[in-house]
Amino acid sequence: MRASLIQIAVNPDETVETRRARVARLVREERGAAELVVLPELWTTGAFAYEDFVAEAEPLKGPTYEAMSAAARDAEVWLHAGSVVEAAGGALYNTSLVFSPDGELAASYRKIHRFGFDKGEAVMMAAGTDLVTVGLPGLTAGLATCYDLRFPELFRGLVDAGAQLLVVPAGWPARRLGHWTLLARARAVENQSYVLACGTAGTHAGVEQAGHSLVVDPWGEVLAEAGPDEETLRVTLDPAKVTATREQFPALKDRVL
Ligand SMILES: O=C(O)CCC(=O)C(=O)O
Repeated sequence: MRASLIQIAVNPDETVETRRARVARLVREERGAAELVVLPELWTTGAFAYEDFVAEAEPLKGPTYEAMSAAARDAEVWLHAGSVVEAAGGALYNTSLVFSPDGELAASYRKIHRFGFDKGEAVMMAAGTDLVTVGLPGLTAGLATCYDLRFPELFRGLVDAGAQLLVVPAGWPARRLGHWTLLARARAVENQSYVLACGTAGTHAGVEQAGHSLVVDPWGEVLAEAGPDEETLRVTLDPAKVTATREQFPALKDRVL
């Protein structure tokens, strides 16, 4: 399966509407080049633009849903459209959306671990409760978002639910870049799964973003890594590599707890 990760630059000099249209064009450009396209966390507002969360919140089927559904259909790709600030039942959620190539919503995932300790997302957003997997061509994907990367038990749950590919949209800060690459590789190695970790570039709300989106194979090798700026990574994922890794080095079978 060919996959493209589009590392979007999120800067305050671009409006959300302009960025939404620009990202939809970037997705359409992957037509014929990929079966799966992945976008980062909260690329509309920026993951740290807390002051914009209420104003930019959308119902699940809001403007980002509509634009990304149409882009997936036009590009004929599975689209992990990153996440949006979802308004539902009087609460906000950091919700990821996955579309099938006919533009239908195949899965949505509300981020379980909210970032910010006693401020920002951690206090403004409600936590998701459900682990989510989705069947893609040849591989089952498990969904996680940004700060979730620090919680290995979530990923074990996804593997138990059948995941072979872990998709992690993020808005990870540059000052913790070392943790980002280390944790992405660790999640791949310990779960013998592909990891597609797609972050943002640019600087918003005064927080420089790490960029450095990366794709890690089930043996922990980095297949592709972006630089700090906006960039599209293109890789080919082989489902047989997951099976072979798990058969030849069956550590997952030795779990005791
Ligand atoms: O865990 C981190 O260092 C960054 C997490 C984060 O930025 C987020 O979840 O939005």
